[in-house]
Amino acid sequence: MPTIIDVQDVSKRFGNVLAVDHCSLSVEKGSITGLIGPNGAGKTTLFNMVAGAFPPSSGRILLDGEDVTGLKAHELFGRGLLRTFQIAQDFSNMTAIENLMMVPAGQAGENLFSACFRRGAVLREEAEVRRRAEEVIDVIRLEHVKNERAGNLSGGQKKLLELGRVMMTKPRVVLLDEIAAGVNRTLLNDLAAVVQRLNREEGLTFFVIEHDMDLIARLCDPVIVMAAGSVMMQGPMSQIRNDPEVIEAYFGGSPAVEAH
Ligand SMILES: Nc1ncnc2c1ncn2[C@@H]1O[C@H](COP(=O)(O)OP(=O)(O)OP(=O)(O)O)[C@@H](O)[C@H]1O
Repeated sequence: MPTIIDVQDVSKRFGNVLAVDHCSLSVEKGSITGLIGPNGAGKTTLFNMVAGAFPPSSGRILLDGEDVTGLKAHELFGRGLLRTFQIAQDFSNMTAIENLMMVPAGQAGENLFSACFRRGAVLREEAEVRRRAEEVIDVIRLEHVKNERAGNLSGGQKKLLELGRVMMTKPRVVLLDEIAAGVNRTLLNDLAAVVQRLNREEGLTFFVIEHDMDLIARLCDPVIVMAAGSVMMQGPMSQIRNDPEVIEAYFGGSPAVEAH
């Protein structure tokens, strides 16, 4: 399968800590790829660079074959890469359904000129957006709270709403931070099902940081293991779970990151 994210020899230094150390990895189009590793392994730092939060100290990041190293999050969004779960504070006063309706990229109403000169088209598009939002709210199983303020939803419901926003924007690749954190089992099953559905039915690629190994085993193939800032191993979870080196990295008490 072709590669969609290609991390080439990327490093990130914070003072004397080498958080990511000449790391190379790739994510295949159409996969749900997991990223695991002990605390301090460099997963979040790597994600931050891929998502455009800050640039690497060295190395290159390609998106669909194009060099996107150092591009900002909004520029990457324009190229179809989106990171979640980080619900925007600004939207917490809006209802769940309004949150979905805010999202569509290229919505004609966003453009002042088209708003003035193509009012009919804008209205048609708004109706289309509402129709899609109603469809999405059903898929993410938040129909019963669609008129609640997003700020009042539970942690798991907020994550479902975020996935709904993903469905509205139709990106090509989604970076997910910790699906399971703070989410009860029932909602977690819903979340996993929505991720799988988006992957299978809409062809979205997911790159997922997760500490819940059962969830990783259920959702992700392949799984990439990071330790001390670079990739230690990659493969299906069944293989990774039993690998002595991986077990040692998690439980062996070896220092996760060495200052260089
Ligand atoms: N902004 C920063 N300034 C200084 N050091 C940092 C910064 N961000 C991360 N680090 C250090 O870089 C190393 C890697 O951290 P990172 O958060 O990427 O690991 P992680 O694998 O995501 O860990 P966890 O699973 O605990 O979230 C750690 O030693 C961390 O203390």
